[in-house]
Amino acid sequence: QHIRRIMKTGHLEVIDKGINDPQTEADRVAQQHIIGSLIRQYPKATIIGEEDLDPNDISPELFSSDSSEDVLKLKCHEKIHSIKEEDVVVWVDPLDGTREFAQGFTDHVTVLIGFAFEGKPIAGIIHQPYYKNSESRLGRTLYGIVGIGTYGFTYTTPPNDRCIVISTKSRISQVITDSINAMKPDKVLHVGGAGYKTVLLLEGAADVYLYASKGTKKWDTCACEALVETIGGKLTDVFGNHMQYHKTVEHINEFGVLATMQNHDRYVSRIPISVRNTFSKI
Ligand SMILES: Nc1ncnc2c1ncn2[C@@H]1O[C@H](COP(=O)(O)O)[C@@H](OP(=O)(O)O)[C@H]1O
Ligand SMILES: [Mg+2]
Repeated sequence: QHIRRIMKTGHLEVIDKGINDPQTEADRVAQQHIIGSLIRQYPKATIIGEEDLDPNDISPELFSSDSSEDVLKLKCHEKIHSIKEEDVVVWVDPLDGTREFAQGFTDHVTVLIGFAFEGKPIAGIIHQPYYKNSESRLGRTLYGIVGIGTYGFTYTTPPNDRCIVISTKSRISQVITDSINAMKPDKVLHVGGAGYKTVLLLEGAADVYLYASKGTKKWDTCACEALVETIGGKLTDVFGNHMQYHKTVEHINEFGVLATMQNHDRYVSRIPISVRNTFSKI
């Protein structure tokens, strides 16, 4: 609701955090709303957000203590129940696809909240504030808990012999193009944001999410990995290794992103040596 409200004002107040890495007023307000509200309810959890903001410096109207009846009704198994609040790490991307948002591609915008325990994603939320772009409905929320299920969308297995690759819209380079071509794609889609790429994978509109470059961060991938893995897919780096989500981990994903719903190893093996060699890893 804050993202849509700020977009409507037409004053995005964009700041450059680095090359190709903008931050808008909507990123700032959405993060304060999410983290401020979570910290109040779960003070012992570790909560890490993309934007460098003081969570204590929040105006009271940004707090929310609402909870979802539907989520509270879900039956969790003992392993999840026994997790202590202080052992949970929450990775928050208040507005994924910021560049596309600032350019008016609002379909590409998502809000990502990933929950990790012992370094692994255990639950994830991907919210699309502009889903179907209706004025009356405030988007849609896809969420999942590993070992329990996914909600808010329906996954249908795509044809096994099809290869639609989805990759970055704003950060195309020779290495990105070479790696995509190596997947032998029938079609290539370029969209913004890790969240939106994952949504297209979850809906069966794409088969391989590939970004063969460092640059995404743990808040881009934690929620995405939780949802993908809950329905039997995989989200790893381009070498096929899982990212870690401990509170002390490096924020950056050094070795790119490769996510699929099926045939993951096949796609890992197609990454060419020339692309592998661009990463500082043997
Ligand atoms: N080289 C880079 N520098 C900064 N951020 C990068 C990056 N490569 C990827 N990202 C981040 O990864 C997310 C997905 O990128 P892309 O759309 O290009 O696939 C974006 O998240 P945000 O939009 O939340 O900043 C983007 O910032
Ligand atoms: Mg992001």
